Amino acid sequence: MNFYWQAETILNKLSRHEGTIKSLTLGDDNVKDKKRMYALVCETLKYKEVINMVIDNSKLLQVEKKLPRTLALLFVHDLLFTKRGIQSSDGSLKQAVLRHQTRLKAELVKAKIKLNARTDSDLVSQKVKDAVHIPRYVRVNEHQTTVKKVLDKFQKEGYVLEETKENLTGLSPKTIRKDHHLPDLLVFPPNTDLHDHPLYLSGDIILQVNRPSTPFPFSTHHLILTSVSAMQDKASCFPAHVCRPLPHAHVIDACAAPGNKTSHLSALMRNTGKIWAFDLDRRRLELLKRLTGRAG
Ligand SMILES: C[S@@+](CC[C@H](N)C(=O)[O-])C[C@H]1O[C@@H](n2cnc3c(N)ncnc32)[C@H](O)[C@@H]1O
Repeated sequence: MNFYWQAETILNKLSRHEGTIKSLTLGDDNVKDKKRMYALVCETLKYKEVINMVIDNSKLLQVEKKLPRTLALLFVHDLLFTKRGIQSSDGSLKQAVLRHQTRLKAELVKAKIKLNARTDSDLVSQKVKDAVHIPRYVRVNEHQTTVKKVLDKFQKEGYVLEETKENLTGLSPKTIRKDHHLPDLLVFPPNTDLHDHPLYLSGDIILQVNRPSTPFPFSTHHLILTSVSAMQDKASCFPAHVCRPLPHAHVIDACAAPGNKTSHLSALMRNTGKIWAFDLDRRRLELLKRLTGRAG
C-alpha cells in the first residue's frame, strides 16, 4: 500500500481509538518503513490543529472533492513542515495538493500572524508540548533479568546513572534514573527510542505504553484487571503493584492485550499461580501471546 494511504489508515484508526501510535506504526509488521511512518504520524498530529485551519481557510477540500481530509492533513504537513516536501510518486491526489501550494503557504503565514507564532514550534498547542516532555518509562522484566543488570548494560553503552528524584524536569540526553516510586521502573529522557534495543527485543525491558487500569480486587488471591484506553505513561505500571497478587494467586486480566500488565503481574507473582488473560480482539490477543511469550 502507498505510504501516505497507509498513514491515512493509521490516523483514522487512532481517531477511532483502535490502537496506539506505537502499536499501529512501530508494532505493525505490515508497515515497511516504521520509523518514517512513526515520525510522519506524530508530526502530523502535533500540527493537526493548524493544518486543519490552513486546509479550511484555503478551501482545498471544497475544490478538490476527491481528496479525503486525513490524506490532505498528511500531504499538507509534508508540504508545509518538511524540507523534503511530499515524498510520493506522482499520484493525482498529490497533484491536487500541489496545485494549491501557493495558497496553502500563504494561509500558513496568516495562521502564524493570527496565533502570534514566530516559529513552527510556536504553533504546537501547550497540551501537545507538555506530552512531548513526558519521560520515557521502561519497566525491567524481572522474569528474565534484574534492575542492576539492566542499569549495568546501559551504563556500558554510555548512559549516565543519575540520582533518583521525584522532579523529572530537564532530563539530559543519555541519562537514566531509577523511578522514585516503583522499584522495577527506569526513567529515560523524553524521545529516547529503544525499539531497536537488544534488551527490548529480548523481552528484558518493556516500554510502557498504557494508561492506568482500574483494579478491582475480589480478595488477595483473586483479581480482575481492566484497562481500555492507551497513552504513554508511568501510571500503567501501578495497577499490578497495587493489586500485587500473592504467589500462587489466580488472576483475571479482562482487557489484556497487548499484555503489559499480564506480564507485569506474572513477574510480581514470580511466575507462579495462574493468570487468565482475555481480549475482545483476536489479532491483539495474538500480539499478547507473542509479547508475553517473549517476556518469559
Ligand atoms: C488499552 S488496551 C489494554 C492494555 C493492557 N491492559 C496492557 O496492560 O497491555 C485495551 C484492550 O481492551 C480490549 N477490550 C475492549 N473491550 C473489551 C471487552 N469488552 N472485552 C475484552 N476486551 C476488551 C481491547 O481489544 C484492547 O486490546
